[in-house]
Amino acid sequence: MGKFRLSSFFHSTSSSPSADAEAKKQNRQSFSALSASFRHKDAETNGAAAQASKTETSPQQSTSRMVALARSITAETEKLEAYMKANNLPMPGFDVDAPADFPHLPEDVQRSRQEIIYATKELGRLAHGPRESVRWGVWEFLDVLALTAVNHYGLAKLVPVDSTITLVELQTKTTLDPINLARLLRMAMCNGIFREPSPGVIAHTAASRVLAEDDDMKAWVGFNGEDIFRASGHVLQALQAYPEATSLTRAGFQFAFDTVDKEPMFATFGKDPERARRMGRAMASLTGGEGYEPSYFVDVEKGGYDFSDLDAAGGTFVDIGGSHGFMCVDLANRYKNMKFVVQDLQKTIDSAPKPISPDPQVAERITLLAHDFFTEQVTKDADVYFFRWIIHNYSTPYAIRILKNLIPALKPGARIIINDHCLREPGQENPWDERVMRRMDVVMLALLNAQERTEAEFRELFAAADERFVFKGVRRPKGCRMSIVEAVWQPEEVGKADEGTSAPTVAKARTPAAAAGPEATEVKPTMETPATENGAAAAASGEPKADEAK
Ligand SMILES: C[S@@+](CC[C@H](N)C(=O)[O-])C[C@H]1O[C@@H](n2cnc3c(N)ncnc32)[C@H](O)[C@@H]1O
Repeated sequence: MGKFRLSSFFHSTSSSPSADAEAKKQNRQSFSALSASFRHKDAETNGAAAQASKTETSPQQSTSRMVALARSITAETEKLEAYMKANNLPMPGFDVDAPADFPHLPEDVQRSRQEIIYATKELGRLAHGPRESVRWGVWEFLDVLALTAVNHYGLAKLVPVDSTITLVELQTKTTLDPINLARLLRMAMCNGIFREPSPGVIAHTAASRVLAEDDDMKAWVGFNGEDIFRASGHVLQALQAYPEATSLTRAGFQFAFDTVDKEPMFATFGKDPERARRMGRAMASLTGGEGYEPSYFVDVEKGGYDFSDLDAAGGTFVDIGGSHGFMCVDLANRYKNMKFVVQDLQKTIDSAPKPISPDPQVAERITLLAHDFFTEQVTKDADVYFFRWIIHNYSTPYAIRILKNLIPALKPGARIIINDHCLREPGQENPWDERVMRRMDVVMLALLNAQERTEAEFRELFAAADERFVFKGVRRPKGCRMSIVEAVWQPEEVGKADEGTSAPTVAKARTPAAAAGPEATEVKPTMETPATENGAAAAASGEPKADEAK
């Protein structure tokens, strides 16, 4: 996909006043044109969507943009509905017995669905107008508050699924007083959560029913509404106090929960099993969902990583922070000769299922090993060192430390594979995925002072850890939000240009220390990153007690 050049979009080369005025007009078009730029690329087979995106969008013609969007919405909705009818599928709805999920849709129908979602959003913004969009956009936290309260008080389980309950009766089952119960419920109803078929009578919708029946979703709402929401509310305070935003003990989370300079989030959760469990379930709900399935890495047919060469050679794959080893089990089911080591903190290793697989041929090739990735790597001479959902949990100084800890174990040619989000330039992602990934990036800031990374930032990360890591690039299986980032340990290659690229790209340095190079990014045992018993700068890891954190 070609790079979108912001500079040509936003900067005028003319100095004449009329040209400047024209340039300003052009700049005002940028946002709709940005989203259109995605649709041009990815919606080529999507006739109506492409039609909408081709529509000229000068401010004077905003009516035609609105109409184009409306037409696109109609056309894509008709496509979606035709598919549902042709396959005897129930129509989408929020009635209590409507299905909570869409079935797996073919690619073109799924694209229609996405187009409806972001075209309706854009049309809504146009209809609100800029000022009112800003005014009411900032009130969206109140939607989160209402949903969080509904979830916290377990209201969904108190309302019968197949009948109704009066507010008066519902109130007797909660500690909320009548006024607060009614106002929070009615706020949630504005978003399709519960309904009030007649005054004072409450009934489920399909959305509130999800909260009654899906405990992982309950955990997702709880973790987001009670941990991330609170942490986010303190991000500005954290940034004002510590603008470099790299420490695990100085994020919004610590300001929210009064643990600044005391402990990382993982340690806080480690002391509170209920909260840790909630986070674990919330993450299971997210990462088991659409676009995150492990099969995107394992199945070569879906664009996953092909380990046939390693399998033929009986190579070794180390999953660092591999939790209970589910990735290794899936890989071992596919590759019958490779060996696997799952490394995690002691507590996680102890709680892994035993045997790890019912198939002895699989189980005997997987070793579970307690290892803290903030200490020197103990599994020497493996072929692959794999990090999934690990590096994005850490700001650059810590991530560099994790990579450096591999070095004593590495043989020439060893591959380091990171499986994380990889951010693209703004406007290159479909708007749905862009929103999810940008939000995740900010969640990482709020909880851990960590970040999602761009390709250039991954490249810089490896370069800062050691110049003998040769960056191989980033690949993303179609339909998956996670990318496969790879570097190879090539001590003999020092001084040569890295493979597949003309010159190292200079990334926007989010951390001055990272840009300054490995020495500057050394994690020293300090109050922020206290030393552990064995002398490693390991407490930066989020502490061994944090092992359930995802
Ligand atoms: C976000 S989860 C990722 C788990 C798994 N890789 C996956 O893809 O779902 C982070 C994992 O890192 C582990 N972890 C946290 N700190 C660690 C450390 N210092 N050393 C080793 N593992 C650690 C946690 O126990 C957890 O299993």
